[in-house]
Amino acid sequence: MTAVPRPLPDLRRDDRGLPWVGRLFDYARDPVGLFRHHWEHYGPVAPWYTLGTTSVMLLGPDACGEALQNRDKAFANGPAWSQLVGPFFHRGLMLLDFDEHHGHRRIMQEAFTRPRLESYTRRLHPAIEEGMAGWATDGAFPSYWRLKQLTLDIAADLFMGGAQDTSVEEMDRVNRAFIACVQAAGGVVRADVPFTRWGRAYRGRKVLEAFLRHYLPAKRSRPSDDIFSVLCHIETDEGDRFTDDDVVNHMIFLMMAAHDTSTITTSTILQYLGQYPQWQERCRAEALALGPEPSTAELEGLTSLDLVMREALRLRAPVPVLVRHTVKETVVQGVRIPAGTNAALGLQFTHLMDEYWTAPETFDPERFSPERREDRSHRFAWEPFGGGVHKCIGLYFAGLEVKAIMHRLLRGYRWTVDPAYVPPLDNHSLPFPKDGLPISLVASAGR
Ligand code: HEM
Repeated sequence: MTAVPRPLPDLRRDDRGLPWVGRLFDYARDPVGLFRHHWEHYGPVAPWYTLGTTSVMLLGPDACGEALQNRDKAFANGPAWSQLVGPFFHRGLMLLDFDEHHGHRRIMQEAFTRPRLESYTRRLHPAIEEGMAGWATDGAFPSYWRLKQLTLDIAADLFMGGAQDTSVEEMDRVNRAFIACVQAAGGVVRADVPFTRWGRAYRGRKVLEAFLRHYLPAKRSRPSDDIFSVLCHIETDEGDRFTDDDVVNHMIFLMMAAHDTSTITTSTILQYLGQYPQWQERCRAEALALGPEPSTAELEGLTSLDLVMREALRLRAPVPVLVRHTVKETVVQGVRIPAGTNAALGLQFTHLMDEYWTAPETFDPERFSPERREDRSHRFAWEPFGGGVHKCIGLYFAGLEVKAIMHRLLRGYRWTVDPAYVPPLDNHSLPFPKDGLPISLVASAGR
């Protein structure tokens, strides 16, 4: 006999928050605290009120896992993410659904095969070396902002293949346009209004489209090993390829997906290695054992750095919440969710649950070691890259980029961070340290 699904619990008056915005400001202040409160009061499928509607929070690995697996195809990405990130990432892979998503994902998979990853790795090293060349090491080093610039520089080379016709000033304008699109998610005014985050993002999207369309004919005519050119030329065994519009839409989304996430991960690693010098030394010893431009396989073999990266992704998931929208009624953990409901999947909350992790707030990379494997406490206990059909297509690339940056930093520099330092996070869109995550960075002797 199957149990009759329960209705969504009623939202208590105290939990409604402010008119229309609901508890959005509480989320911005302390997302995990808000999610924990709802978990304790309502369980894994909790109501919450925000931006004028009652949505659900899916909390814990069982509820998140059900939505990610999406067996009855009730959860859609496009209508959920486009409400949050706005129209600026129009028709990016993450915003497509069902058969259309499947078709595009099969083509894009060709851009992330092993031989492609190896050729991206070869391009990564000189781009990183050039990006770090001007790093001054006197005084407090705002690591987050420097890494953000570095990952933008890397993207200009690896994604664009350089932009030969574009002046430095114009490239600056493109970078600003791109950042405006990324920051739109946190906008309260959700329309094309001047001087608002959304207003800037509308103009930003136009700048990016014009920029990419300018280079498209050249990319189509001459294959090269940057991602822009790769997207122009890949096809499936059945001969399916991307149209010009697809290439532009996917490029804008890919650069966004690759940029802030890798920056957040690398800066989190810098913070913890600065606070835990024994781990910094352990990672440095492995980096020094390799040459200056390690291969894909050698980067993958940096085992201590790999443990640290996993722990950084657990403690500060660059995408702390995923969103979905139900296109039909469904049941999660025995609770009925009506069609037309927005859902927030609390990945970061799961990463900090006592039920699945020992001392979850503590930096302890060994929890991922073969002897402990705490991430196996539940299939969906550790999901910084999501799961199911939308699982991050760039996760191996991300690992290589982060490790290649860290490899060079560990060989060339030493740094410290006050053990008591806690970064003040801005949680309006992806979580970033508002103070730029200052570290004391010094160049190693003889680098
Ligand atoms: C540490 C870095 C990264 C993290 C934490 C991360 C996280 C995620 C997550 C959680 C999703 C799932 C979204 C959902 O289910 O709604 C996702 C999707 C995606 N990511 Fe990443 N990402 C990272 C780096 C990258 C990089 C470097 C690229 C590209 C080079 C990339 C490209 C994508 C794409 C295209 C999707 C959409 C996949 C689909 O819908 O089929 N990501 N990412």
